[in-house]
Amino acid sequence: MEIIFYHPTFDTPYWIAQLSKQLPGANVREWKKGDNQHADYALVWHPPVEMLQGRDLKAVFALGAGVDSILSKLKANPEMLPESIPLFRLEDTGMGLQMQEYAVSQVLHWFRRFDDYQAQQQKSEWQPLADYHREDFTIGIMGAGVLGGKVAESLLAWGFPVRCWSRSRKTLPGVQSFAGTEELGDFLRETRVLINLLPNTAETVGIINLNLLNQLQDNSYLLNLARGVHVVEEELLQALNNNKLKGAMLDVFSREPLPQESPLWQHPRVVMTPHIAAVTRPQEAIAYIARTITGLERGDHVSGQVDRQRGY
Ligand SMILES: NC(=O)C1=CN([C@@H]2O[C@H](COP(=O)(O)OP(=O)(O)OC[C@H]3O[C@@H](n4cnc5c(N)ncnc54)[C@H](OP(=O)(O)O)[C@@H]3O)[C@@H](O)[C@H]2O)C=CC1
Ligand SMILES: O=C(O)C(=O)CO
Repeated sequence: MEIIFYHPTFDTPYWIAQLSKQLPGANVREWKKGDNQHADYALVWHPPVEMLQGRDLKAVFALGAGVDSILSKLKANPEMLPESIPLFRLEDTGMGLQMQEYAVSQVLHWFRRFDDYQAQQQKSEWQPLADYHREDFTIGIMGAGVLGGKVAESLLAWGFPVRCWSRSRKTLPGVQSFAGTEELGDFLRETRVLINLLPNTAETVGIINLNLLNQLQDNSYLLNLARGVHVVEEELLQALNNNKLKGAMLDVFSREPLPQESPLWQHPRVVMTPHIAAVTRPQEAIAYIARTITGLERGDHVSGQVDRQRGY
């Protein structure tokens, strides 16, 4: 079995060594420009079109959870990957725990009013504030898939009321499920902390706009862990400045790195990280890919295949 690997920043020799170990009999090689030799599987992140185009592959694996970048490249170059070749993505592989850490730490930060105490400290002000109550701190998670489900579980464990919104109805124990555009308004109405874990698709671009933010509870918070294009950044600033939103924590931006001139950098109630909410953990990802390839070779049903029509 021949496997080609391409990632612009990963430690390629490590990946090749580990994949070879877990898939004995496979010949794993780094794809380099000009390599047109046969391959059965391709493991990729931001692949050059020529890496995939015209190949008789059994499957392609995206080396991350989101497949928006590869799908948008495919839109411009449909011949890069015919529909008959399945595209897989990473399901959790250690990202769920990272998302849980991120979400729990920030929700607790807001819930215990550490943002207010930080602002007071700037003014050398010693002033205990009234407690917030969990019943006024409903967490609403947009996107109840692999990562949204994990985040829901972790916040439930801290006693917060948790609800989720997705295309299809969910049955996550203890989580109130809302489904489809017709239930979005009801989902938002009680939400105090909105956490975004949607995929980037034609339907979700720009979904977090002023109209949506205005439907949240007053003094709400936004945690964007998914993609920058979900948020209309000027409208987010409006919602912060008119105090509909009390704070926002953003891991992702419509342009990355965030341009120096963006007002988000300096906003006193915005905190940010540089797209690190959950990164691909090589050990878990390699084990997952090896397991999936072994399953495919045996003809088993395996999970993780992207529905290209849905866009995730
Ligand atoms: N910041 C970071 O570091 C990282 C960000 N991400 C982002 O997180 C995203 C989510 O990952 P993951 O949980 O694995 O993805 P999944 O595909 O498992 O989950 C996606 C969820 O979104 C829901 N959804 C999709 N479209 C709509 C829509 N139009 N309306 C309502 N709900 C919708 C799906 O609904 P249904 O279940 O009904 O299909 C599903 O519940 C990734 O696409 C990626 O962009 C991922 C990793 C790291
Ligand atoms: O896996 C993804 O989709 C990511 O955004 C990794 O940071």
